[in-house]
Amino acid sequence: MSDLTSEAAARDAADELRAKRAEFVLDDGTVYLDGNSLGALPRAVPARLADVVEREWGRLRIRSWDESAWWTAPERVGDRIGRLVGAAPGQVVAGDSTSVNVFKAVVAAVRCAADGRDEVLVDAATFPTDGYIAESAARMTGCRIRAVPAADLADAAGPRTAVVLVNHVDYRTGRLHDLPGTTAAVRAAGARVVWDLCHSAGALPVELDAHGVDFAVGCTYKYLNGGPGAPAFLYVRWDLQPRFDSPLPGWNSHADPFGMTAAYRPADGAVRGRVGTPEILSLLALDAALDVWDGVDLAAVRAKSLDLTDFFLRCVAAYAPGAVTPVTPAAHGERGSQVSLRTASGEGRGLMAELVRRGVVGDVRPPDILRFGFAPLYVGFADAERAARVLGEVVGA
Ligand SMILES: Cc1ncc(COP(=O)(O)O)c(C=O)c1O
Ligand SMILES: Nc1c(O)cccc1C(=O)C[C@H](N)C(=O)O
Repeated sequence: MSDLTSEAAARDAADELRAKRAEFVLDDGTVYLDGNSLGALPRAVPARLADVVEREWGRLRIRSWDESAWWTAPERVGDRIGRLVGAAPGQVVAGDSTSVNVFKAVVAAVRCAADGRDEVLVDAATFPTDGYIAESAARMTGCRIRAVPAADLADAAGPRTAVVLVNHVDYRTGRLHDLPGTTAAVRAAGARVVWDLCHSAGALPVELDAHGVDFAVGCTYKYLNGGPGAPAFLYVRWDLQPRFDSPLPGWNSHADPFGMTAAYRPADGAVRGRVGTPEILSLLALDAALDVWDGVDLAAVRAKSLDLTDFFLRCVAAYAPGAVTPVTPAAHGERGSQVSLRTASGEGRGLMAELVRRGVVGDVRPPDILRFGFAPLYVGFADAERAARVLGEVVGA
């Protein structure tokens, strides 16, 4: 056994989250490092989903909106997500996609900005959908849009800025941006901030309330394991809710949806972020998936994530020297829960295809970034060691 193999075994044996892995459906022949794109399936989901389909839908039918509490599921599931992102109950609603929630949040933020604020700032390296939606939202609200590197957004926010849209963790590099500092600076400049938590929710403690974040959005199919196309979420800080003027005021956000009145009157609270009928099957699959988080301390998740990614980086340096360069920061304060490696050859797809063929599943962001996501609830140190060893074999180091 190599030193790294025995170190991995010792670390796995000492891992306090070790038992969580058994709560997921995983094929032990495969190292799954793509949970930053699609989280693994929690074991409890299929039976719960079968019950929702067969009993709640099949037998109770329309009665389930009340008797199975379908109608209030977006807020109930939202509160469960809230615990994982540091939001007190009543501020998070689950539903729609991240793209749609970006739209709601950015337009609503512009609508509650003071007169004369007509600038939308967007993280220059943003995941594309946020940039596309922000550009459209800016056009619709008469704002101009400016792309600024995430690290410079705090300084860039000024008297004309209405809203800043920024990713908490960069999807390509795995860089963690400064949420407390950027939020404080944007708010001090009199603007609002919208954080995209797609790559941080369930990966590290976020603490939205503690840092005074205005709005946040995120998906639930990555580290929250909600399943493909699982509903996203929207956080609107409690004191902004009375001013949250949704650009998509569907009937589910009405104060009296079954009054069916012609005039729109927004509901109070997080419900105001809803639009149309909730996607009950995927919402309740997500609800069941969130059970794996019961009793889990996000600080322990973060500690393991950093240990895992540190260890993986050491293994990569040992097994594949010179073949790849980490683009994920070494500093813990600047790292999410993924490791991105730039290939020396400039080629990514072929390399990743070979890794996948050999049982190591990551993904590629073209042309030359190999991404490896470390979901601390089910990835272990032996996985990290094996992934790096196979990478070394593939690059012929
Ligand atoms: C940072 C970020 N924002 C948004 C999205 C996608 O949004 P949607 O759920 O609308 O597809 C992703 C991933 O797909 C993402 O990584
Ligand atoms: N949402 C995805 C999908 O529907 C298909 C494939 C991948 C995704 C992703 O989530 C990609 C991911 N946001 C990324 O960081 O690149």
